[in-house]
Amino acid sequence: MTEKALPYDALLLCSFGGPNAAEDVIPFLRNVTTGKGIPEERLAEVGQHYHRFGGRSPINEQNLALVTALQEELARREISLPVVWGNRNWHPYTVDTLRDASAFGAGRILTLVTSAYASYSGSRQYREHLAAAVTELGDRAPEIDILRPFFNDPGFVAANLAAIEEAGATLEGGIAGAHIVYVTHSIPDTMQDASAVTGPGYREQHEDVRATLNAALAERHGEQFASSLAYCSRSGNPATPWLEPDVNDHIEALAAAGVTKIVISPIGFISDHMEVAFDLDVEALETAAEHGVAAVRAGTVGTRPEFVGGLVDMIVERAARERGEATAPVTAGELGAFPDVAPPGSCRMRHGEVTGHPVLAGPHD
Ligand SMILES: CC1=C(CCC(=O)O)c2cc3nc(cc4[nH]c(cc5[nH]c(cc1n2)c(C)c5CCC(=O)O)c(CCC(=O)O)c4C)C(CCC(=O)O)=C3C
Ligand SMILES: [Fe+2]
Repeated sequence: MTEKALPYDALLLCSFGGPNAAEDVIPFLRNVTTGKGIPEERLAEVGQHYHRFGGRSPINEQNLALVTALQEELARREISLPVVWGNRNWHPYTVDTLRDASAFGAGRILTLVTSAYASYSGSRQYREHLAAAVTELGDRAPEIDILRPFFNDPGFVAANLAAIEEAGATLEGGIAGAHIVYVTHSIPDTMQDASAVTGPGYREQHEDVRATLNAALAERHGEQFASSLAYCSRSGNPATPWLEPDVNDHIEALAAAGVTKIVISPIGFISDHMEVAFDLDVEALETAAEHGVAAVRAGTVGTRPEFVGGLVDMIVERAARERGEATAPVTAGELGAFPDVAPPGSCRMRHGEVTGHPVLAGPHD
């Protein structure tokens, strides 16, 4: 075993969490939405999405599969670093996982949040959550660092490319002539604006990935692919502006413009959780079928070896930097590596208000 992960004693995979059974659905949704002004009707509707799958989100087993894949890749490279898992909104909660890790002697932990892109929801909210866990644990709290956003990690991009090609190959005539619809989670315009204050914003991060993937597809298939970025899963007050176009409206518009085949690439999500399993596989594919568009949904990066290998590269690189060694982060696209520590003032707004909660890895800004 090598010391390549020092100074870290463990890796925490920190995710959203999801219900495991029908009776978990309402308490889970309460955890997610407390204080967020989401209308009752929207909650009832989202509850139905979960009940359609027996009240069980696939997200927990997908995170466990990622934990296993990371453990296997670390072991293959003979890197000694235990991997543990904790969530923001459902068991196992981060605070409980950190308490255990601390009891087993972990003094310094590197955290991988399961969101590839930086915004309030994907970055600052996790940092607030980790700060609250540290406060709760008091002097038993380990020291916690967070891995930078990985949207432009070459492994993440390569895994998405492979998934698009696999899906495209199943269309009649293959991927040739397909329009690639890249999809991510919609966020309020105010959250988008706040994500762009200290660096490239949420939308711009996705546009960078789209450009990289489209260039790679053109090079590999000798053809320029038409493409676009669309959004799913909007919630909140319908009067509040969120990023558009909605993927369903967009597919309808593409059909009206004469597009007959599409590949839907969910670059905003790392596994086939509820947003993918319902909002894309049920709703968006239904919309495409209604409008006579041949559509296929590309896989998420999941536990693809390119993705998992890229994450382990990032972990090793961060550990080396913390040991004071010189490193040269490798990224795809034009935006470069995001800083290890989120800049003060980044991603402050949720829905037009500054939350003012303490955050980890930065001043209370
Ligand atoms: C950017 C983003 C990601 C991607 C980054 C990341 O992966 O973190 C993401 C992921 C996820 N979102 C998830 C679930 C939910 N998100 C909700 C609500 C919201 N999401 C938002 C944004 C995001 N969400 C926002 C701005 C809201 C409005 C309320 C608020 O300001 O926070 C609601 C409430 C009901 C509703 O309104 O839909 C639910 C149930 C699950 C679990 C799925 C499963 O169980 O399989 C996952 C992975
Ligand atoms: Fe969400």
